[in-house]
Amino acid sequence: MHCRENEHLKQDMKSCEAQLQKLKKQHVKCIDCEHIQENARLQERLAQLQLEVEEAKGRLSELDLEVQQKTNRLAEVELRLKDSLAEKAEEEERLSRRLRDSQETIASLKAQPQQIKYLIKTVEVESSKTKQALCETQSRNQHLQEQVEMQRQVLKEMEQQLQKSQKTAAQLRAQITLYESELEQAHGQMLEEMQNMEDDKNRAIEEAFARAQVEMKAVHENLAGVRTNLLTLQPALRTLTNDYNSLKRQVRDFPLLLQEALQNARAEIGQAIEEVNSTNRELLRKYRRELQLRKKCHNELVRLKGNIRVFGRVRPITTEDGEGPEAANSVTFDPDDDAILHLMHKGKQVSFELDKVFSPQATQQDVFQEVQALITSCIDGYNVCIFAYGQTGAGKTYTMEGTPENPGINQRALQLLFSEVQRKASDWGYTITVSVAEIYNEALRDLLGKEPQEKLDIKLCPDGSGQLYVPGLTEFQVQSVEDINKLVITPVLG
Ligand SMILES: Nc1ncnc2c1ncn2[C@@H]1O[C@H](COP(=O)(O)OP(=O)(O)OP(=O)(O)O)[C@@H](O)[C@H]1O
Repeated sequence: MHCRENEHLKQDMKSCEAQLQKLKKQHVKCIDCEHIQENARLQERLAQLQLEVEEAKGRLSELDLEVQQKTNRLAEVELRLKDSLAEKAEEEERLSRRLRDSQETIASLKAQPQQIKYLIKTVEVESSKTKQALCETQSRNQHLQEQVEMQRQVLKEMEQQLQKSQKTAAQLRAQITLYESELEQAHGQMLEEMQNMEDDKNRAIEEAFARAQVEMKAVHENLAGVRTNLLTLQPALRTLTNDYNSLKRQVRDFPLLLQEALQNARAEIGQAIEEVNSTNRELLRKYRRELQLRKKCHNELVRLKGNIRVFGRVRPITTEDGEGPEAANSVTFDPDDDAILHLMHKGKQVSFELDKVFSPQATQQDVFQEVQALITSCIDGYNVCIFAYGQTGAGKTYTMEGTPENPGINQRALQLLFSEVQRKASDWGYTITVSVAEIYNEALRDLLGKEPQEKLDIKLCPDGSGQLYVPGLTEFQVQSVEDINKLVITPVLG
């Protein structure tokens, strides 16, 4: 019966699966995956239950086979038992018959005295034999009864096993019924799910249809808008087409226009280059004229100020000069002319005329200002010489070198020289070298040379320029004031 129900359920399930496939195909766009997952889960459960049912069926058929075998064996044993019992009954019957016969014989013989005694004896002898046979028969009977008892025991065990098997079979049947009810429930759930899915599908289709209608409406509206736009765009399109045609013409004519523009540009560039060249020529001409003018100005300056200029500087009185009237300054200045210096000598006033006289109040900068034009002349290519002379303690070193806080002519001249060279560096290249020589007691010595004690000569330049030069005088190329100070101050003054 269960097999038939299972078959029926299988057919139902197959039809459900077919219907499910169909629904899946129809419901491909269905977004709700929960039902599909539930369905898959139920199908999985169904397959599992079917597997369990198949297993239970297998086990049941095995048990049925076992019961059948045991029943057969039981029937065999019962048959054998019956045979034994029949045999035993027959034997008993036979022995009791003989016993009865013997007793009857004994009774009849007891009635016949003499002869009978012998007979009795015989009978007694026979009776003992019979008794022995009876005993044997009884012992055999006992043995058969034991066998029967054993067979009954076996039968009882087999019956117990049969009961156990029947119990297991009943349990399995109950399990099968349970599985079948679960199967039925799963089938019901599946049907319900399918119904839900069908409902969802219909609902989704309706919604999609409604949405499609709305979208269709919107598309229609857009289409109407696009049509209107198209109508308004047509004139613009015509204008664009015209523009495009004119552009096409322009593009076609572009190489010619480009060539023409290039020719014009080349001509303009050539003209500009020509103009720049002529401007350069003009500038060069002006520069040369400027140089000549500068040279003329310098010559004029030299002529006006004199090729050799002499300045006097009167230093202030220091504590080293002592105190009192002896320490007073013996020079006086002319209030109207800064080139006159008066000196009292043996009670008489002697006056000197110099290019300029600096009072004790004159600063280092005041003195340098008077000579700084010579640095520009030096850069322009003139030979320049600034030197100080005077008696010991007159202030030569102070004026020329000064102090680190208040530098003199040398340091200020070098600062100006390098700053001017730096300023002109983009247009001119200058090389500055340093040599230091000492003339003492008619002897010339190279103070930067390796042998400062070696005496050198002064010679005329062989180029006929009339310039003097010292062969072998050491020269150092320098880039800054610091370079010079490192070279000169340390070895010469230090
Ligand atoms: N214009 C000045 N203002 C202030 N102090 C000065 C001035 N001139 C010179 N002196 C000071 O006078 C002193 C002598 O000056 P300095 O050493 O320059 O003389 P000098 O002529 O070089 O002497 P020498 O020939 O012996 O070397 C120094 O102490 C110096 O500082």
